[in-house]
Amino acid sequence: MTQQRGKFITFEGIDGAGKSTHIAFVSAHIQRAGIALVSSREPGGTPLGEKLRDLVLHEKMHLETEALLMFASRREHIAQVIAPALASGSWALSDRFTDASFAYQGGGRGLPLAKLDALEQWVHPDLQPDLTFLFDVPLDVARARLDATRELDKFEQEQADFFAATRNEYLRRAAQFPQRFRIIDSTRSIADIQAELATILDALLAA
Ligand SMILES: Nc1ncnc2c1ncn2[C@@H]1O[C@H](COP(=O)(O)OP(=O)(O)O)[C@@H](O)[C@H]1O
Ligand SMILES: Cc1cn([C@H]2C[C@H](O)[C@@H](COP(=O)(O)OP(=O)(O)O)O2)c(=O)[nH]c1=O
Repeated sequence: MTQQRGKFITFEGIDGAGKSTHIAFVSAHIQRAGIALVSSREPGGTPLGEKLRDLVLHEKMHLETEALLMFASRREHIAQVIAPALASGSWALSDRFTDASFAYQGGGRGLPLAKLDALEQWVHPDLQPDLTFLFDVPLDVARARLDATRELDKFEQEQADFFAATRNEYLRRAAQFPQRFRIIDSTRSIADIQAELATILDALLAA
């Protein structure tokens, strides 16, 4: 019998939308169903990717360099982690993927989307997430949550208009690919959000 391919789930949203809060819940929910999974992040997810992450989150660089490093990290992540996991029947969870490059480098920074389309076609022509959770909140809510928690990286220090454009590009991608995106209204309580996540995951587990 051939091994059934695992499912690929990605987590997206502007900084402070609550993405990190819910990844552990999703991971535990899937594992309770007896399914093996790997969980990793972008930029990062491999030893080389983590080095690229450190550079890209803290150094000033040309916008196209930034986009290329995001996709370089992604290429390695797919090769080392995501593709082998899916091929072995494990599920793969990624804290951000290519939608983040469209949202941040495209929407936020203004890199022409055609360049991102070209990179996406180059780096993963045959791979798309089966499910993408987009944690969505108004900017002021995200900002208030971030300020309460941690030291801000290069992206988190951006101004409101950057995040407005980032959020708009996420919502445009969600409208473009409605079959894989689920927009999660993250202004609600964590418990309410997790009830919705469980319903969505149960449908995928049953599929
Ligand atoms: N639905 C929610 N209601 C209230 N606070 C939340 C909610 N979701 C997340 N938080 C809090 O907001 C902060 C940022 O959340 P986090 O998950 O780290 O965001 P992200 O990973 O999207 O940047 C954390 O302190 C977290 O506990
Ligand atoms: C994957 C990816 C992330 N990013 C940005 C978004 C985030 O601000 C930052 C790191 O993401 P993230 O891991 O969500 O940050 P944190 O752990 O602090 O919550 O990288 C891009 O700009 N483009 C990309 O392609």
